Amino acid sequence: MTDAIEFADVHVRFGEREVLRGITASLPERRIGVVGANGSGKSTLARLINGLALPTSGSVNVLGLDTRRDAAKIRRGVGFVFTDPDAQIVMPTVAEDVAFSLRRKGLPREEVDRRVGETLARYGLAGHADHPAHHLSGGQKQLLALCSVMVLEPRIIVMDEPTTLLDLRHSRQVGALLRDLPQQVLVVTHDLPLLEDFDRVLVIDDGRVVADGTPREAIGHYRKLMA
Ligand SMILES: Nc1ncnc2c1ncn2[C@@H]1O[C@H](COP(=O)(O)OP(=O)(O)OP(=O)(O)O)[C@@H](O)[C@H]1O
Repeated sequence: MTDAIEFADVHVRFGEREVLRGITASLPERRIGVVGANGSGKSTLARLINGLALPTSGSVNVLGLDTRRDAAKIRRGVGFVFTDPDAQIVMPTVAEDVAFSLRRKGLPREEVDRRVGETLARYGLAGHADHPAHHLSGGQKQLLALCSVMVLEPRIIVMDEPTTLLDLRHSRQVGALLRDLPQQVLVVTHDLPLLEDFDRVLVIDDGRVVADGTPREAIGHYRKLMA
């Protein structure tokens, strides 16, 4: 089994509109960033990785499996952090929300409590464990969404704009956490400093990869594109 994410001539159409137009890329690096203009197809690209979106033609392989055939299996290995944290909150309190998916796995209560406690502490939410999740600030909800995915220790983590609601301190904190994570992470973002020390950055424009390289090269290209 390989941890590489493989796109092979992927096209995605929504009705008449072709949103991705022939994406081919093999992505074995540990930290991969995706940047591009609004509406260029970045979220669609991210959603392809765990089968939330399927290619109209071409194929996407993740963890050695085809997303068209094995989306359920792939989703167990790929954590997805959505842009809108409210969409991810499923339980009344912060700790219960983070515990939810661990409980569903049938883990013993002590292990659930330990892993939830550690994760909340790592993301600065330990003091909010018993607070109503919907009463958190926008940024705290974003951190909660991260906790709920991270606690499952997925093999691959896909994040769609994980720092949009975060203040400078918290977005730096997320950057530092990404640096230390052992898993492969793909992040779609408009937060260019977050990608500074990533291994590889792709620039998407109008459904195509128009630059692909080091953060310096790719972000330089993106800045010119946006000038
Ligand atoms: N399920 C869908 N049905 C129809 N159109 C869609 C669907 N999902 C995305 N689109 C369209 O595809 C295009 C690309 O959307 P996508 O969300 O992938 O862009 P993006 O690069 O992530 O944009 P942003 O930076 O604004 O989040 C947009 O025009 C969007 O309206």
